[in-house]
Amino acid sequence: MLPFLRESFGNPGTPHPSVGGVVQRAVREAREETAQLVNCRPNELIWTSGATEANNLAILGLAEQTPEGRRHIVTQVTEHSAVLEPCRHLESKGWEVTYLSVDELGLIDLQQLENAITDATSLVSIMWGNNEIGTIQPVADIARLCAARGILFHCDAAQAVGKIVVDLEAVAISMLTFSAHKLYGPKGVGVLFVRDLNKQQMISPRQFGGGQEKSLRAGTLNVPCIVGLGAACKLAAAHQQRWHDKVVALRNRFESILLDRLQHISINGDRDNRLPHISNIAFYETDDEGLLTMLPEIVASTGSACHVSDFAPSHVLDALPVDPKPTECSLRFGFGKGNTEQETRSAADAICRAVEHFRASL
Ligand SMILES: Cc1ncc(COP(=O)(O)O)c(C=O)c1O
Repeated sequence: MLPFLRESFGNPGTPHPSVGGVVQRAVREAREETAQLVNCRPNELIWTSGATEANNLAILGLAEQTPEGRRHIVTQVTEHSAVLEPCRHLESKGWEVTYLSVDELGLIDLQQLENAITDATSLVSIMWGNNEIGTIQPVADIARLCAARGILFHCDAAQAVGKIVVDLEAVAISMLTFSAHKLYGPKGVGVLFVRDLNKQQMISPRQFGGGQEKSLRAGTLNVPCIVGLGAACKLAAAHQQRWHDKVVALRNRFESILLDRLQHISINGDRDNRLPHISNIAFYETDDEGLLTMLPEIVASTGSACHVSDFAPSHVLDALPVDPKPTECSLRFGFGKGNTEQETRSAADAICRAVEHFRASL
């Protein structure tokens, strides 16, 4: 990224070969690296400022050109707010939105999805893996079902890309979104994949101007961040499996220490079918906010880290049909390639002591 912050200030839109050329090449290369990670064509990608913008462009951009009789979307209750909020916005404009419920593991029911689809349905939007509990949805089955019914399928893969295999050749997703900062890239850049972008007009733009990104997302490109996203994708493509295995081993070690030492705890989400980096644990007979304040050395969270108010009760945990509800007593831990075994053990130890202390004080 540094050369594009320090020396190469050219605008990729400029026709001047020595000013624009180097920048154009860098953006082209980043597009190829990004496309390679998810196995799509470079010209199917639109740069955005992140997954929020990409989700909004996918959902609202599609809505803009959907005819009157097809104003129905199917999504799920545990989506990120970057999908739920555009859907709610459309509801306020007269659209109908079906929010599928999830089971105790956080999974949607395919039969329920099939039943929810009507002649008016234009879009199904279901995320790849949940950002709070990590549950991975059966995206290949959802894609097949949508294709068979002639309905577009949008998938928020912000938490999945770079962590597990996301292969757009293998899975017939119509639109997919992700963000650089979830795969060790810079914040403030992301991407929207639109299948066969050159052949069909699936979406309308949300912002208008200089015609960048095939006129679907006008504005001068954020070149340093785009270059950073490309580099992050290239590294992820090369090291994903190794990072995955390391992170899973650390997370499993962490969870086994907690499960061995503490009573009345449970792992939220689908333990066997989870994103590698997420561990969301209910510590019954404690309080999530209280525990967090007892653990200042640990960067954990009670809900979605992307929310402005971090202490908002989690709509994801609240949606799980389990008794007792884990909503007020759960913490979400994230693991990354830079974490160590030592950190994992000392974090688990500090958490055990905090939980025991909390319970003893009741
Ligand atoms: C599943 C999911 N979707 C969307 C977003 C929003 O992404 P961004 O911060 O790039 O706008 C996030 C952020 O954490 C996320 O986890």
